[in-house]
Amino acid sequence: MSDRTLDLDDFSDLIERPHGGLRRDAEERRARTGLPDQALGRLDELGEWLTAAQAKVPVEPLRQPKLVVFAGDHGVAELDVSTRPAGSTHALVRSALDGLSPAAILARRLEVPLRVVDMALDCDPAELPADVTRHRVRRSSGRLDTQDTLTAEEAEQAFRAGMAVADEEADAGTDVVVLGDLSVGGTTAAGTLIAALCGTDASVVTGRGGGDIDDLTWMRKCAAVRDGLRRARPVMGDQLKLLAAVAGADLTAMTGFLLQSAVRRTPVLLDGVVSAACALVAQRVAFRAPDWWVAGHTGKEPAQAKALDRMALEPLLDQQVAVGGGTGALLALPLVQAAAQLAAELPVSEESEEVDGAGDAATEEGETANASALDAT
Ligand SMILES: Cc1cc2ncn([C@H]3O[C@H](COP(=O)(O)O)[C@@H](O)[C@H]3O)c2cc1C
Ligand SMILES: O=C(O)c1cccnc1
Repeated sequence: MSDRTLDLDDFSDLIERPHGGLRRDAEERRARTGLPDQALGRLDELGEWLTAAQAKVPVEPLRQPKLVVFAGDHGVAELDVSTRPAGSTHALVRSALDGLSPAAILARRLEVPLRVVDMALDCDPAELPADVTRHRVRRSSGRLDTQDTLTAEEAEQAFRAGMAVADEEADAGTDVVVLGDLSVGGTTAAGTLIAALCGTDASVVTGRGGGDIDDLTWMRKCAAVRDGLRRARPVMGDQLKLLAAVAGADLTAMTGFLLQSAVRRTPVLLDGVVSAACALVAQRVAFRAPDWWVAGHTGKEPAQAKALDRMALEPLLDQQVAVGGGTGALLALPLVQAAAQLAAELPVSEESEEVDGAGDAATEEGETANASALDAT
């Protein structure tokens, strides 16, 4: 859709479900490992999901994960709703790229490359590290409580930038994306989107963000969400307008990224409340899109659980991490990789016909040229 005007309705046709027929082949292959049904717990479900996403039986092990982080400042941070000063996200970006942030340390350990995309940082672009992807649409997004965070043109530009990054990652062979945010004030924007789409109040979705904010700060944050909600509700039926009204450039780009990644069949691991909020907007655009995502962890923001619940996504871990940047999702990445590895490499018996109860293959002894997984142990 790149040359035409952006029509979000196109995504419902462009996004397929992961391949249902193949899922059956995957189950059949799984049965022939000889391991009892569900013996691998959620890894069984994840393995089937990855198989369906790749449309390959057996699935390929995940070799090219990428941590993609959208970064931007939020005007709402001027209201003192974060422990960090307004306009200071560039410092988080630097710390991530210097390998010092929690997410960067985990990414290094897991050998996952990091890509940071500047959507609306409040700093001189020349001061940014050279390896930042530059898609800045403005210097800091507007204050969501009193004004649109983006013009219609900026929203479209940000959304398309997110789509372009998704295309680049798919073309480069990235086989799973870990999606994070660096966004001082971003949990206020995320809470506003989630409250609007779930029809709840500010107080229900507002948490303590990327730091343990005090009660007065929490009340200011709640008031900002309440005011943002008044501005969001009238435009809820038009997701691009909704994003322009309250999301800011980084969250708008993340929404475009999620949808285009689903079009390109790239599985994505969601991180905290910010990626969950974007996923929820994306679900409104294309109801099949959440089939392409897995929730990495439960963080501390109450809005995150609401959003994931709406999408029927059950987080893999509950670590109560509240630093964003992809940290929680990276913790879950080894589970997803383990699922792929097991689904790809567990030996199977050659018997392939009529295995109609999972686990029955183990009892069809004798004609196994390859050792089944049970035999091998
Ligand atoms: C060490 C540390 C590193 C971080 N990197 C990102 N955030 C996180 O905090 C911000 C969102 O929270 P709020 O809406 O309250 O401003 C984002 O920059 C997010 O990535 C961090 C937080 C901490 C403590
Ligand atoms: O859940 C998140 O995405 C989150 C939480 C705290 C700080 N930054 C992000």
